Amino acid sequence: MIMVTSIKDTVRLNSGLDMPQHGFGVYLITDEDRGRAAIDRALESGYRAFDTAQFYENEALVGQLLKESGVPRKDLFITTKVTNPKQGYDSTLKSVEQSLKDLQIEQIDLLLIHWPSKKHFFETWKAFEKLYDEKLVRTIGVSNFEIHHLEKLAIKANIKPAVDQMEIHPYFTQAALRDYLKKNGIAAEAWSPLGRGAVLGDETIGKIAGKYGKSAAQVIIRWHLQSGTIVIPKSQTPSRIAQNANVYDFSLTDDEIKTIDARDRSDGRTGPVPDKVYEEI
Ligand SMILES: NC(=O)C1=CN([C@@H]2O[C@H](COP(=O)(O)OP(=O)(O)OC[C@H]3O[C@@H](n4cnc5c(N)ncnc54)[C@H](OP(=O)(O)O)[C@@H]3O)[C@@H](O)[C@H]2O)C=CC1
Ligand SMILES: O=C(O)C(=O)[C@@H](O)[C@H](O)C(=O)CO
Repeated sequence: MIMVTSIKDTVRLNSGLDMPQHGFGVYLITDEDRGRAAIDRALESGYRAFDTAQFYENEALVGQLLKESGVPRKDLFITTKVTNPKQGYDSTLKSVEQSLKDLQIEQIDLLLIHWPSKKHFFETWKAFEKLYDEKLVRTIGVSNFEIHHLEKLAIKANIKPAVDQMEIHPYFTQAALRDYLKKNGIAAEAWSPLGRGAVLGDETIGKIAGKYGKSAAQVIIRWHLQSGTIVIPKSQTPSRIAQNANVYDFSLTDDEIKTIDARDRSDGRTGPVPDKVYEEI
């Protein structure tokens, strides 16, 4: 069983960088007052890793709020993603320059290709390798890459992606992809780790939660952590943010992990299919 003891726990990436295993997702956090309340509560609750994206149109807000928080930059881990309309060699470089300005930082900790591109598949990665060589980003990775995308990337990549961020939760466990990533030394990171709320009413998970006096969200986050997955739950509700961070005073048994694994279902996906989301780009 994987030991997870604190929100400060990290995963060693294939680049040698240590990434917090439990971070905070900021999709849809765009209002300044609610955003400040959410990010302040996340920091108070121990979160130091933040997952944003050009597509979220909140890099400037997140950058500003993190700066105003007074938490030293060296203690934060900031991920952002290049959006598909900005993919391609020159356009990626330009867009990352803007992300750095918006986030008010000198270096991005983890830069991801948001979705696999049909048109600019290799060019975007070449730009990522240049950004890595120039130390403008500390680690490079991908998001929403399935096995066939990773195999294609390996043909021309000089640097292997450190992370693949994709939809994973109890109704969409992605066992085959996670197995492939493990064998290839790429860290798995779960987006929509709570299934965007869809898994929270699950009866089986509810029973496990009852046993520990925890919520379904806390049990699911614990399942991700004990499975070795990097996890970035999102909430704009301060009490839920604190609750989601409070998962280090109980441990699931191996049988409970297996029981949650078995909640996987064929129609469990809550987000877009990687090859269909941007048909033309
Ligand atoms: N790479 C990619 O393509 C993608 C990346 N992501 C990343 O992953 C992050 C998380 O995924 P996301 O899609 O936001 O979904 P999540 O699975 O994290 O679920 C978020 C939803 O669950 C609710 N929620 C959170 N905690 C609790 C709780 N304790 N009890 C009850 N409800 C709760 C939130 O409500 P409320 O906010 O109202 O509290 C919100 O509606 C994103 O913010 C983003 O950073 C997400 C999708 C795709
Ligand atoms: O949040 C993201 O990173 C996403 O890409 C998704 O939310 C996705 O684009 C989507 O579901 C939009 O409705």
